[in-house]
Amino acid sequence: MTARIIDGKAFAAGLRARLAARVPSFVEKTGRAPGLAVVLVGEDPASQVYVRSKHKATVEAGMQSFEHRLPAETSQQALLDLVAALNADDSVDGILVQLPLPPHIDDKAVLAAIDPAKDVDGFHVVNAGRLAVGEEALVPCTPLGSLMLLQDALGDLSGLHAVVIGRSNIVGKPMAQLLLQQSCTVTIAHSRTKDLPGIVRLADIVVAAVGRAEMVRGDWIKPGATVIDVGINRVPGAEPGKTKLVGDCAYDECAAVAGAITPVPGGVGPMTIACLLRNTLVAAHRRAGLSDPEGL
Ligand SMILES: NC(=O)C1=CN([C@@H]2O[C@H](COP(=O)(O)OP(=O)(O)OC[C@H]3O[C@@H](n4cnc5c(N)ncnc54)[C@H](OP(=O)(O)O)[C@@H]3O)[C@@H](O)[C@H]2O)C=CC1
Ligand SMILES: Nc1nc(=O)c2c([nH]1)NC[C@@H]1CN(c3ccc(C(=O)N[C@@H](CCC(=O)O)C(=O)O)cc3)C=[N+]21
Ligand SMILES: [Mg+2]
Repeated sequence: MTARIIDGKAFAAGLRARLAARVPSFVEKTGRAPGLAVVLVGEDPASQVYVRSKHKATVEAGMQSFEHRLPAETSQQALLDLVAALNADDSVDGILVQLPLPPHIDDKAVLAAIDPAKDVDGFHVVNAGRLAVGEEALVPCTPLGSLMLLQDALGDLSGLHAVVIGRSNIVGKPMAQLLLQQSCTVTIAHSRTKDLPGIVRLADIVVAAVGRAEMVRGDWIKPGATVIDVGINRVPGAEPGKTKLVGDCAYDECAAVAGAITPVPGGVGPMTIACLLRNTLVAAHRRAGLSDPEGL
């Protein structure tokens, strides 16, 4: 079998177009465009690339983009002051503080300072708690985008066994919550899991969110399973001095066994950015007292 390639880049482009189509009616009703503030502390090159693509996608969707670039030596208090100002700014519907933050800053304190209504990353404990108990929440973008791809590929997920590899608060845990909400049987694997290959072989759906290049091998995959590869790992390329991106799954091996698989790049990554804009539009509607935009 050769897996169908799940084209996250194309799906994300479609979602961004649907979002852009909703912006004019929001502007008409409120007199302003939805606004997203992105805060970057320091000069990490990978973070700079992400922040630039978020800015471009935000503007292309007809939304307002506010970029705040602060030096690496910014104090935690100065960052908290900026978050407080963004919380108070009515033209800002979404606030994203790019992670990782420099080591002298406590991410938890910063995430806790963001108004949950503007927490478009869905990282605030209030949103994590709402997701866990099934209340209306802002849902983390990478798991949300991964779920959209799964539903597009498989339709109803109910009864399927999903194995999520990784238990971080930003990917693995919320991914497991979303799959549970869809009535999957969910197994969460992590670095202490015994016989990971044997567990993964049980899965109808595998979500790999580990951060280890090509860890998941083809012979771990049940024939026909759907593989969502969240991993983004930069490794040495074919030519010296060059690098390339690979996922957490050994793509060629897994694609030979799976029913469907996301590539890296071009899979989950573009969905993360599209879902950030989706959450910004949703947050803007809720803050303006409008009902949620439908069909997104
Ligand atoms: N495509 C996208 O948009 C995004 C991609 N990513 C990528 O997804 C990956 C995961 O990110 P994130 O969740 O933040 O990473 P973390 O490092 O926070 O979490 C990694 C998880 O993997 C587990 N793990 C580590 N080693 C093993 C192992 N050998 N076997 C089984 N489990 C293991 C860890 O277990 P334990 O808890 O026991 O330590 C942990 O739960 C990274 O490659 C990251 O770059 C992240 C965000 C967005
Ligand atoms: N507060 C916060 N929120 C985040 O959502 C967040 C973050 N911090 N810190 C870093 C991670 C990582 N992340 C990605 C977003 C897009 C791609 C993406 O578009 N990837 C492209 C490739 C891009 C490239 O070539 O480098 C793809 O997979 O096709 C990847 C990774 C968001 N993150
Ligand atoms: Mg830190």
